[in-house]
Amino acid sequence: MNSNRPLIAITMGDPCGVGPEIIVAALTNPAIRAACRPLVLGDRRAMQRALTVCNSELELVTVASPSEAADLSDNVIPLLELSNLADADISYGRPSELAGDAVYRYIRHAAELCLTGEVAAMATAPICKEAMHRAGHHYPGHTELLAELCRCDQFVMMLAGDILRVALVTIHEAIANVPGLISTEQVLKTIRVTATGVAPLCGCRSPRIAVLALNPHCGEGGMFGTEEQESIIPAITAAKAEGMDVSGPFSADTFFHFAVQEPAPYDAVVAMYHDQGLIPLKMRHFDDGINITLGLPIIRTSVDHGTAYNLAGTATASATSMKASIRIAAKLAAGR
Ligand SMILES: NC(=O)C1=CN([C@@H]2O[C@H](COP(=O)(O)OP(=O)(O)OC[C@H]3O[C@@H](n4cnc5c(N)ncnc54)[C@H](O)[C@@H]3O)[C@@H](O)[C@H]2O)C=CC1
Ligand SMILES: NCC(=O)COP(=O)(O)O
Repeated sequence: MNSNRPLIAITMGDPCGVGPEIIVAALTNPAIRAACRPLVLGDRRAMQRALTVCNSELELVTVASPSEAADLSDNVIPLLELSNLADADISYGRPSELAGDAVYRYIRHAAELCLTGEVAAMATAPICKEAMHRAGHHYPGHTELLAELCRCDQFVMMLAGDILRVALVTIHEAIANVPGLISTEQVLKTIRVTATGVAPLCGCRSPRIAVLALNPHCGEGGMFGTEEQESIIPAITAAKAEGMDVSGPFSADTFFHFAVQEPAPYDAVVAMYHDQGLIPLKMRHFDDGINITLGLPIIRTSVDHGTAYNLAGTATASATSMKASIRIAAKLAAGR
């Protein structure tokens, strides 16, 4: 049975946040163990503390390579130790530069294992982007770092639950910069990558994609902005000409009321900026949603939330998103 379950690299995330404890909670779940063989990339001190915080009976076993994780029992957490952080670097709620550097190494190593095929997929626990930045790794998040490591420029961030799936044209951008980044090329790229990437998630060959407007009332004929006429409609027209099932642009204010009806009218929604898409997504799917990077040559899923410093060390953070991201990484890996 063991050999049939995909080996999934799970990056520990920021040791000062809830990452280690939601990993412990997820790996305590029999359904997660039945779906995959886990390999945690992280730090022994932080993971051991998480076991204590969670009052867990699981045992932490250090492995030297992914293959050593393959035959371990489901009562252990296999750990590839990539840092040796001191107590001062893992204080709950206080981001540290050394932790920021360690987190970068967990992600990079997991991506390398995916690229060489030593693991089938990676699922990531939340990081503190500020700490990674302070350590000299200047990436807005996992997404851009992984795209660079995979030498991929056709990537898209999508957050997904079973009803709503939202892909973003712009990701971590100051709101003032967003209009200038909405081009026909960017919108069309997002539609294309979303259509291809969402198919294995929704189980359909020709996903139904809805595209949102940027401006109120789709720009009201140009009165409230021209991005719809100049960029978004031309991108939709081009995507249709390529044979994709695309509709829009839709005014974002009313769209989600209809999009969350069941059965779901769309398989994915293309939103123009972070909060336009992620507020409704998290209203509906905060607990069970995941983040998935589409377009990469590797499988990468993640939790849909951040480090939750206010909950770190309390064992009260929900592990549902962590479980969902591991489960879906395993499902996608099995599908490949
Ligand atoms: N995938 C990742 O690595 C992500 C990292 N972040 C990072 O996390 C840090 C904090 O970001 P925030 O905007 O404060 O978002 P956050 O998601 O950490 O916290 C927002 C609110 O949600 C709650 N929350 C978060 N996760 C929860 C869980 N599992 N169970 C119950 N409640 C939970 C928190 O307690 C807080 O009240 C930032 O540095 C941000 O960049 C944010 C989102 C994703
Ligand atoms: N808001 C989503 C988020 O911050 C996740 O970013 P990433 O680290 O997955 O790139």
